[in-house]
Amino acid sequence: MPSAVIPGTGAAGVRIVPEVNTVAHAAGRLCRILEQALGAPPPLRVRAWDGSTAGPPDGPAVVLRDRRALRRLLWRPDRLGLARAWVAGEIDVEGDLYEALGRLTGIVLHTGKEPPRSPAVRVLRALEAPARLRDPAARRALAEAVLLAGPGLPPRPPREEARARRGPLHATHRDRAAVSHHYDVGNDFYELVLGPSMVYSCAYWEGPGASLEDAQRAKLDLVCRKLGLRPGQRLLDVGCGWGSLVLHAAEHHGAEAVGITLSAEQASYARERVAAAGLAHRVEIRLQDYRETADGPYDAISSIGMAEHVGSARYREYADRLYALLRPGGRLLNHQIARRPWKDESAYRTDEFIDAYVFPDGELAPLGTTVTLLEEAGFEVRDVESLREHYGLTLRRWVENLETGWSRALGLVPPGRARVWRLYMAASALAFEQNRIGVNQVLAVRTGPDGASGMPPVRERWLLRPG
Ligand SMILES: C[S@@+](CC[C@H](N)C(=O)[O-])C[C@H]1O[C@@H](n2cnc3c(N)ncnc32)[C@H](O)[C@@H]1O
Repeated sequence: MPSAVIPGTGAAGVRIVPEVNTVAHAAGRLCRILEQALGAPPPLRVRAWDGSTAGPPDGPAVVLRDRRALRRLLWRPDRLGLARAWVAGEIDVEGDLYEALGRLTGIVLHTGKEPPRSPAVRVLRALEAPARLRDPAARRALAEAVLLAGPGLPPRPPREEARARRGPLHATHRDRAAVSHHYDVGNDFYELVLGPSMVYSCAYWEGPGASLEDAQRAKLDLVCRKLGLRPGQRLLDVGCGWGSLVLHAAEHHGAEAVGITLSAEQASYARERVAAAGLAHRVEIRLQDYRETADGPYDAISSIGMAEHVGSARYREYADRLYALLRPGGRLLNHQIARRPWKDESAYRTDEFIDAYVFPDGELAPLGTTVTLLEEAGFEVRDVESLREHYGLTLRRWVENLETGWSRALGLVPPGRARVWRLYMAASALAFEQNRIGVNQVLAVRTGPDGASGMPPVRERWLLRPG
């Protein structure tokens, strides 16, 4: 008699012995099995490789292209299992990806130990929940699913998954490897997604007709103005990406700028841009970790979309280092994605998909934690501006660029990588729009020994455009 073990969180998993007569008619049944296991129709259309369908007739559809997807999900009934099937191309979405993700929010966008919110989550959880398995219909359905999935282990994870990480979390060499995983994937691919501005952080949308390039230029300028940059001042841009901010600061505000990055591809691209702009005498790009930067004092420091890589264990060191690098009266602009605080912070877990495929070892902190740590380092926090809606708009443009250039993208990176970027950017757009994450510019000052901040007394004055 065939039998299968569904791996569970419990010590032994749950052994299911299916009835033999369900096996003979298994073809074309996956979606009915899914409905039985859910106890309800799925929240969006599902179509399986065996020709079966379930769920509402309209709207986007989740397509299970391959039996291997089922095997992955049965072995790994969580977001990582889903992510692997997605990256491998075994699961796809037809139609509007945002709408599909919205309907699947419970599965695709939630992590941690919150209670299940959607029927779709229930089926995944059911695989591990003995209570659900006491329902005979669900038991039968799951047993059939196990048979349909076929024997053997799930396929190996797609090669885009970050390999096992060596060394202590946020050790310098480990951070280099993590940064390389995300950023050293080809500058051509980033050009396709980000467009000519080559800025990989939230833009600033000042008007309805603005292009992505306009909005990124506006963001770079906003940062320079908040920092109060004047000709001849020294700016350090921590995590400079492809060099867009240091170039803007030198060109439009007369700054002497140093940009540091851990990505070799970014550094060489940024150096080429600097040389092409004729600014090599005023802009220096270094392949350097923030922990290795020791040539202060700087008049101003920007850190835009970089602190998400720092990690809570190292954040004090990061804040202390930036403080030490600034002159008294100098300003810091820390632009960083924030997650919402959890009532029980110990229950918080990083999203498995993001950790495995997108930003290995990346960590989001609540805004309050960031502000407190900056204050503890000695900074006076002067201003916090949320740009949450701006990030939703920015991400949608990046997704649009990728979708429009899809066939070109497939010539630049393997399909799995393009699929990772499409999913993570669309899911992140929704997360910002639905206020599950935010992004903030925190302006802070290292005050002088007498406590002077050097800041104009009213906000409008320090946002004035130069000239
Ligand atoms: C999301 S990108 C942002 C790039 C740029 N600021 C922008 O807005 O386009 C994050 C940057 O942080 C850099 N980074 C991450 N960890 C770093 C570290 N430990 N030291 C220096 N740079 C780091 C990466 O190399 C990358 O350039």
